[in-house]
Amino acid sequence: MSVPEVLLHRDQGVLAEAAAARLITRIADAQAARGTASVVLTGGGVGTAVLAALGGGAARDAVDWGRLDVWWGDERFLPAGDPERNETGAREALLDRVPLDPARVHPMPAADGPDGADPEAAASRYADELLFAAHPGAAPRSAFAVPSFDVLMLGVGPDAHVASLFPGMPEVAETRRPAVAVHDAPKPPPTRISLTFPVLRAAREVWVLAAGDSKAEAVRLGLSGADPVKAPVAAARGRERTLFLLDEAAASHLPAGPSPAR
Ligand SMILES: O=C1O[C@H](COP(=O)(O)O)[C@@H](O)[C@H](O)[C@H]1O
Repeated sequence: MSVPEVLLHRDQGVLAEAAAARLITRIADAQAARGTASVVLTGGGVGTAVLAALGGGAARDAVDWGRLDVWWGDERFLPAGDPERNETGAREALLDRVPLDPARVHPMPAADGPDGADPEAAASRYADELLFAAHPGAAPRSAFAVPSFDVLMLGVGPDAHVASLFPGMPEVAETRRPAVAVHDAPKPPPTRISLTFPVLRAAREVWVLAAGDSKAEAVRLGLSGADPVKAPVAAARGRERTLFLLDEAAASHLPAGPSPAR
């Protein structure tokens, strides 16, 4: 597992632009190397700002959007189109503005989707979709297998949650299922679906995105060997690379280091 690297930016605006530029490069590199690329999106303020920066910039034309798979790390279990769904924000910021192949866009099921208001069934459906993408044609649930995502982005909450894996909740320690239903989440809405750590950590690159004072302590915990049950962000690591993309405020509890990239 990779050792995290910290990349500092002046404020959330610069951070979003820099992460968007980096994402374009990673997608283009992966497409050049393997023909396709895959990214996992996060909800939240910075994650959506990165997508908006990407969608609003001319560099977006450097990507072959038809050869990109888009997944989500977590979702609020609400009806399709609900403004609180992470999917809704991502579509508005970017996905509706670029020529993606709809078959390669993999939103987590909505609460009015094929499984109705059953988040366990919805999480299981998403697990099957991951398995199929990893091994097309395999029998569902024949093995724990997930795609090797190129970039997986994670926002972080002030409580140090990532995706919908919250401190002290059992989903943090889940190792058998790639996607789970989450009930009674401390941040609304209470019912969610989340990828679990074995999947998050299977990504080639994991990028933790954080801006603002309220995230500073969570970021410190994420980089200081904290217990992941108490601070899930501490387990956010990629196989090849882990980046903590921060603004100065989010980095304010870290030991002093080099000047930020501006
Ligand atoms: O609820 C969620 O929160 C986190 C962090 O969001 P932020 O607005 O505080 O940056 C996000 O990463 C996650 O995807 C989302 O469901």
